[in-house]
Amino acid sequence: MNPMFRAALVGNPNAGKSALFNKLTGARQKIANYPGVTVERKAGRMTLPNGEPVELIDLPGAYSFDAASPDEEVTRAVVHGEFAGEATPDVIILVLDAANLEQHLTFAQEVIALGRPTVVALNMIDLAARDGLTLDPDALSEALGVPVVPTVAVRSRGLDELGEAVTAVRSGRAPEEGRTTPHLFHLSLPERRLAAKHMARGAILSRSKRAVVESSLDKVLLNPWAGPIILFAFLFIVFQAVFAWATPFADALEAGVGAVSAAVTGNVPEGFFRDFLTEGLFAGVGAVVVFLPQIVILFAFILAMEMSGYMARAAFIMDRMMASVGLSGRSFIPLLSSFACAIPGIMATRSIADTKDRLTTILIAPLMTCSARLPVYAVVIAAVIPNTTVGGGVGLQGLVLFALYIAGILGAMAAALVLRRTVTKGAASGFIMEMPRYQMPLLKDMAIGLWQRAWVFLRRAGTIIFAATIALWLLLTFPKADPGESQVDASIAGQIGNGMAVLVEPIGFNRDIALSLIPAMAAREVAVSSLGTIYAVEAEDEDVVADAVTDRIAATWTLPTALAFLAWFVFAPQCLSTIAVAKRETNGWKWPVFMLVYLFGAAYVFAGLTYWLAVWLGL
Ligand SMILES: Nc1nc2c(ncn2[C@@H]2O[C@H](COP(=O)(O)OP(=O)(O)OP(=O)(O)O)[C@@H](O)[C@H]2O)c(=O)[nH]1
Ligand SMILES: [Mg+2]
Repeated sequence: MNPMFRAALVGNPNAGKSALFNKLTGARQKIANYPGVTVERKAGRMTLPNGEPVELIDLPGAYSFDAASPDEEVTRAVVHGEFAGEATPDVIILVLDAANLEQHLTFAQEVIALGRPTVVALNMIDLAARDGLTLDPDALSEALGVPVVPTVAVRSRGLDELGEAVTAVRSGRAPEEGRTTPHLFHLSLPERRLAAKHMARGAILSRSKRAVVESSLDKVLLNPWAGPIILFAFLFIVFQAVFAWATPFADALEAGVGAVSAAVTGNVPEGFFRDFLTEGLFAGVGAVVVFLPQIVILFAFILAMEMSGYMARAAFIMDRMMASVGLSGRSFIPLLSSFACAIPGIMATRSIADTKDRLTTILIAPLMTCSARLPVYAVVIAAVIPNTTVGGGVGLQGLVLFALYIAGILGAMAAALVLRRTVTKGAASGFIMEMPRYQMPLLKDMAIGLWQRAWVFLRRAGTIIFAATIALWLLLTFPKADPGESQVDASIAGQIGNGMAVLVEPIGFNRDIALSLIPAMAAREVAVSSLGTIYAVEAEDEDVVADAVTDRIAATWTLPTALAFLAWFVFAPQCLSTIAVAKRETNGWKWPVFMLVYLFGAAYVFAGLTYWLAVWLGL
């Protein structure tokens, strides 16, 4: 048997390469309706219709082989066989967006000019049809000199035909084999653009009246006045929903955790193991897990934005505001992704060509409110902000949450402004990004996406959050307190906490907060699980339930302290994985260390300011 041969998916951004990759290999690569989603090379295995296995490689989208950004460079290197430890792919699957042919044909010519076995997947023909285009794949095949297979990646249409075409070019049975397309070689970019125009015209059989919905939608959503208002209103609704819709589910989960904890208390004999379960597992990790509904709702909105095509519009709307702080709309998508998590956000900066733009974006990405902060914010808000409505039906808790997100954004803007004038000095680069077409999010994709995010959250709870919480619990459990003495004060952790407290007293933090901040370096949610565990260890009675954290915060923290704690988490870079990714993406320790220092500095200053302002206001 031959060694497994390799095929690579190449094409412009947002052509549907990853969607094809997922369908062909069964993988679950991220796909979303904006350019620049894939930033790394990913390999998977597909089986051709004749049963032969193929290693399929998904690549970042590119506009040309003159790589401008780090993600395009990956594509260039893989295709040219310069990627470390990899030979050139045997077959290139060139993915084109049928509804954007002219644009995609420019890079297509560059790919075909490599003269390698190539098959074109004429993807998104469903969208072309929606736009009123009827295409002629044969004419396109004739013009390009390679086989052209119409596909609809998201509906698995044309995949077998694509596989057969791959087999054919591979084994040299394709009619095009041996035929060169000399007219495609040695063209300059303007010549390629012109040729693309002609080819696109030749491939379009008929063009009925183009759907007008899209352009009229854009007239409203991209309007300089209405656009930002709609975006802002949309985000406002998101954060109201995170609180309002999640409540019944969160309450049910909380009750569930409480019931299980109570059952354990009743059935497991008193001792070390029972304490581990009730204080560490249920009161600690359980306190984080109950925020699953909030996380799922937040992600539902983010996914809908990504799938519908509104994400790229939001970037466009924000471009002007970003420019005023020295960034471009290009940074917006990495920053918006950071609302989920700064790690993919920082990775997404690979699509930014300008190195200083990119570095600035990496440095401010942790200021976007990632989903790990949600449990921290939610627990404190639930404890100290009354669950009432203001101004005729606006939930106060949701409003405070929204304000915290805005604080993060403003913090990031301010940081960008300062950085762009100091350490990452330079002019803002221009912003060009094509608008993807609007698409109705597919329910099934939505469900899969949500399940993946929920699973990531639960896995975190079961691994890093669990480990950090249990480590703290052990330090809180030993040495045992004498009768009448507080267990927390007597423990190793308590002694460390009391030492730390001196540092954070000026900004209004108590010992319990000081204690929770150390394990929370592993992940922000650990602040919540740690507080849960600290209060459970401290509690006299045995039946500790998950909502004890909220009650204890409400009972023992002053409002200024709670507000200072929230302010701290707007800035604090408490996530080792983010630091590690920043190190990888900037190739060294310099910038991650800088990031740690400036963010901790800002956290301390702003928590302090918040505390003293609140005290002064008499809150
Ligand atoms: N209607 C329709 N949508 C598609 C088709 N193929 C992909 N999509 C959608 O188009 C968007 C882009 O798909 P991706 O697979 O992420 O595109 P990509 O080429 O990998 O993009 P980059 O990673 O940014 O280079 C997603 O929202 C997909 O759901 C198709 O054939 N028809
Ligand atoms: Mg992709």
